[in-house]
Amino acid sequence: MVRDYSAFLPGGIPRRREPTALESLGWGPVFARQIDADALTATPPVRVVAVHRSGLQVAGDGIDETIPPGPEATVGDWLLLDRARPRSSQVLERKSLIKRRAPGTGREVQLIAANIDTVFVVTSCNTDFNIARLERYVALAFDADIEPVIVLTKADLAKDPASYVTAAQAISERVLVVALDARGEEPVQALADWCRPGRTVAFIGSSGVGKSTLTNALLGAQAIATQGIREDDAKGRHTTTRRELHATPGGCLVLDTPGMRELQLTDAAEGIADVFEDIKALAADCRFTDCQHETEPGCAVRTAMEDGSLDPARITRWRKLQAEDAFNSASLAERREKDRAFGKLVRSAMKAKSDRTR
Ligand SMILES: Nc1nc2c(ncn2[C@@H]2O[C@H](COP(=O)(O)OP(=O)(O)OP(=O)(O)O)[C@@H](O)[C@H]2O)c(=O)[nH]1
Ligand SMILES: [Zn+2]
Repeated sequence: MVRDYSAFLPGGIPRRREPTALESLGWGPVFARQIDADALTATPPVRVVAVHRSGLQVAGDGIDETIPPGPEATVGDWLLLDRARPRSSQVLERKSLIKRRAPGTGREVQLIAANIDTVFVVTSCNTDFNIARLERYVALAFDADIEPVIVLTKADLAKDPASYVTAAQAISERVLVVALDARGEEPVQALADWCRPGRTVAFIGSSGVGKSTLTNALLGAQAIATQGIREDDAKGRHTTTRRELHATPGGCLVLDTPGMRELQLTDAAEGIADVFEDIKALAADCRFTDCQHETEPGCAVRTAMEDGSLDPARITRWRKLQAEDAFNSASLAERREKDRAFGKLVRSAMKAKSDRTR
């Protein structure tokens, strides 16, 4: 058989066409499928590239403007821009959505970012490394329908970076782990598989693990612009206040949002189940289908713990994560119920009023 290797020779690869303005912003078939040609002209698609207090900064084909807050949208969202009534612009169905429990006691759900393809879960090869936190972030990514990749920074400072990689790899078979020095050129090479043109990536992790360093590494020369927007908070610390998408020289979009630092799970049961699918697989062999893996006879999970094939600490972390999620989600459900009841009350009061005035 004669093989044609010409595509592998210099000049043999057909030049890919340049991406369109929308493709450069991450546009693709998932979104195109949602609209017809008429809608495309009447209400051009725009991506929310930044969220400011004054509104949403949107970009599209020849469009770059700020529209007033109104659409239930977050950074990364695609809108069909209604020029006459920008507040009523339609939000296109998302590929993925990161949400969290809002800080404070209200337990509202806050939209953090939409249409992210890969989330880099960042921690360092030092005391920041915490399996429970990594599991939480991975669960969050799974639940949001985003591919997580664990990035271990400060490998250059660690005596034994490989031990961190091994520990991180044990979280889930479905997650790749990369250890690197976030400074310099290394991230561009090490993360190239995920940072492809038209893809959107984000970094998540605690303060000081190197998220800004990684972002700047990917952005290259444009990094200066992002560094300028650091402000002092009330306590005099430097905090990241930006919340926007930046394009890398290679055409990948990088999201930078302070909301990605600490995330409480809410409504993330499926994501948790995905991370702990090893436990689920074991539980399928328990004698009782509703086994709590505590004192029940014929418990396969306990057997695995006893013979050393399952780390008991992993079970504890799984339970804690489930409890946290259940607590946050239950409150949310109660809240929705209350809202419904209140809406009903208002409607019946209005009806009573209109009946009286008739
Ligand atoms: N030696 C070494 N230093 C690193 C590495 N990654 C980050 N640093 C340093 O760690 C410090 C914190 O890094 P940042 O990138 O600001 O961390 P961050 O995650 O963005 O922090 P916040 O903005 O507070 O969330 C900086 O001084 C970096 O230069 C690394 O891989 N190796
Ligand atoms: Zn059991």
